[in-house]
Amino acid sequence: MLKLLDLQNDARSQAAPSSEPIAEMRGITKSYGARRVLDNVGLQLRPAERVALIGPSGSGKTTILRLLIGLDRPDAGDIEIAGRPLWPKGGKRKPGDERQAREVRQCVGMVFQQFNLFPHMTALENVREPIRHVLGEPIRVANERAEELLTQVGLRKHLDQRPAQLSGGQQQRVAIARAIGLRPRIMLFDEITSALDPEVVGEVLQVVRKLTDDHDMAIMMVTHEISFAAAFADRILMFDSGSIVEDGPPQQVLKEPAHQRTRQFLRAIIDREGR
Ligand SMILES: Nc1ncnc2c1ncn2[C@@H]1O[C@H](COP(=O)(O)OP(=O)(O)OP(=O)(O)O)[C@@H](O)[C@H]1O
Repeated sequence: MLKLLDLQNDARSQAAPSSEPIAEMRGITKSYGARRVLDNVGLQLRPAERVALIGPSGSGKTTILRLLIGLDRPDAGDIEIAGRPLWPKGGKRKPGDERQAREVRQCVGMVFQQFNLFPHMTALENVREPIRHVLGEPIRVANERAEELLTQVGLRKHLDQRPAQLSGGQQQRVAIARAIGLRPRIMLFDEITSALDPEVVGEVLQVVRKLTDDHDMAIMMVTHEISFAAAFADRILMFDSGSIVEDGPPQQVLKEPAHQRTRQFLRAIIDREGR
């Protein structure tokens, strides 16, 4: 359907289809008050797989990421990360449950639309301190790793600057370096370019591409950058009203969508972007 997309998906060693999922959701239902936001959603993410979540505003994409990192709890259904339940199953809470949940969540990192950096810390400290305090690395090791990551995202000259001294694109690059510094097995990106000026969107997406190529991890990304999703993702999930209505490789979902709502959604993007 799309002429807007030149579906150039780089050759990359992709997840073996037979590998065990690194994350799995089954029968997930979630409501906020009377509003049902997700309705019996199931999905799997395989190691090193890159999945883009697209769909209209309010269709439940961010809620999926929040559930996967344990910021929200589903009303019904199961979530497993690396083969372990994110939430202990039913019944009374047992000693050790919290520790298990913490350990499971440590497999997952997330970058948000708003960069959420600590304003009183420098770029280096923002990346270094979680490595020290979450991973328990000595300061020398944490410092080295933080410097290396900030160099990889092009901020070698900005190590000692605080967030207020950095542009939005630079702050987001610090946030990406910080999340990757914790060596998650799964990275979640939630509309990480939406708060940025259009001219720096490309540079931030390039950083995502480079860092995720260098650090082996599975990725789930909510994005409105459809061309980027087409080039970056192995698989695209289209959400509509709390359900997944398409699930397939970019070629299939973007060029031959099965669902009328997907065609409308993509058409609206083409019209908006004037392509
Ligand atoms: N904490 C909350 N309390 C109440 N309603 C919420 C909460 N979080 C999300 N919602 C509602 O749930 C619905 C789905 O939200 P969600 O953020 O998952 O959608 P989305 O597909 O990511 O949308 P967008 O593309 O606009 O970010 C929306 O109607 C939203 O208003």
